Amino acid sequence: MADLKLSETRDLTRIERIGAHSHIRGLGLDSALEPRAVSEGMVGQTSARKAAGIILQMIKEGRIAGRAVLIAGQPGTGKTAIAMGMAKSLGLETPFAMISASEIFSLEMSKTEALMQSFRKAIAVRIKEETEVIEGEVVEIQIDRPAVAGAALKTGKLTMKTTEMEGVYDLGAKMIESLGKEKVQSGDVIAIDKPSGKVTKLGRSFSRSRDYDAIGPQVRFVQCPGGELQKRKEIVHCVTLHEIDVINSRTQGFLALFTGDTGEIRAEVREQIDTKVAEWREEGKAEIVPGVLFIDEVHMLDIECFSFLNRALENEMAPILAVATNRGITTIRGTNYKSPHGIPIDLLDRLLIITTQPYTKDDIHKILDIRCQEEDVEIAEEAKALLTHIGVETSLRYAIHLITAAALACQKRKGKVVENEDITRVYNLFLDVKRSTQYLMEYQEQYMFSEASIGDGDEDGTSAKLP
Ligand SMILES: Nc1ncnc2c1ncn2[C@@H]1O[C@H](COP(=O)(O)OP(=O)(O)OP(=O)(O)O)[C@@H](O)[C@H]1O
Repeated sequence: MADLKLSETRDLTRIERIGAHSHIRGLGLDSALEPRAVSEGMVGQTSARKAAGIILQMIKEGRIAGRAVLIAGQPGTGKTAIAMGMAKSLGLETPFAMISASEIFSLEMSKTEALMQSFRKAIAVRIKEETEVIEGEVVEIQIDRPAVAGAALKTGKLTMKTTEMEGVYDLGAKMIESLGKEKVQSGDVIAIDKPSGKVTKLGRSFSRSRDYDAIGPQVRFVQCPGGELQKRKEIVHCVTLHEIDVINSRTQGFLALFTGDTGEIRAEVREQIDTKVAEWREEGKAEIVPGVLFIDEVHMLDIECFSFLNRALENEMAPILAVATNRGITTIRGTNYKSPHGIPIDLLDRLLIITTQPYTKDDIHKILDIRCQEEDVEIAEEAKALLTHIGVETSLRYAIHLITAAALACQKRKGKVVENEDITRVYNLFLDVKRSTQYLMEYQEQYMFSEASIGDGDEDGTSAKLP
């Protein structure tokens, strides 16, 4: 473990999803952390957004570890939306890991291992490295052909310049190959990492912009660099502890990050990594960036997981933990005890609680308006009012779901703008929870194993109570 393997895998952890929350671009707060009425896709829910903003500030300052927040509220009141808003407001360098509690119950690894991996996905390490680079515009590449083919290794010369100086470097076979692979030609601005010999093409020099007729649209023009050809540069890698764990724990290394097939990581590997990272911190080579771990539907965790969380929050490298639930007073999984939100009191006591409130008609109207824009659906004012009414009477989620369906109905009748008739059509095609329950009540004898009173054991919390 003398050298930990690191790699730039940032792209893997930040995949933007298009879906229920794609319209959320932040928390919609101003610089004084006051919520704007409608901003960054966020509507209403002002006190919860403001509270989330304060938490965000704590995270950005980066010195607080092991705090936890609970976002509690009725179904569809924007708990996940607020968490997404927090994620979007954090810079790219602060990790945000998001899981739904039920995801940790898998056959491949224990629940606590899955939780541990999620925790470590939410902690990043910024590692600073100084390296020598040669950076400049290529003036000429000259490759000496050996007299007899294959008789000797290729050699050559590379002439590079900055705005102030010019230098000639001898090329060995390896460098010739790297330059060839990158298709480097004179007029390109390149950087060569001296220790590894890695060649990076930065673009084409502006001075050559008129030389070529056949320059494709992808060509990036850059200025010829100034100053010395050879420079010391500070390079910052930002990786999560989980990525370091995976890369160091298996023979297939980082490929496991693509497949998600990471398996269990041995405790010794983690210990060694933690020791190494602590060493780097002492030497000033690395910094810890605690991020956010968001666990949605947290009531799905069981008592073992809750005690794990209690302990994990005490670690000095713990991220900020945000959890959300729509449950009231209910049984803690794995016990016969009831507790608020299905969370044990000792953990609950550590949480700062943010509550979300049901939406007003006006809020629902604005959210539906934003969703129509997001889904690129043109809708008549009257139809939007009808959809808002449906949202108030049923649920915001149901109304949001009807948007695309109504747009398809509109397309089918060759219309351009969604009208009342399209909304009515899809309203009759797709039932909401209330109507579906009514139907069940009417025809329950014809269903199998039907019992008149549905218990409180439903897992998504959306079922309406029967009379
Ligand atoms: N304040 C808001 N501004 C804009 N969109 C919102 C807002 N609140 C909720 N939404 C949108 O409404 C839908 C439902 O909200 P969300 O999924 O966040 O609810 P939830 O409280 O997490 O519900 P559940 O308890 O059922 O998980 C989502 O598409 C979400 O993006």
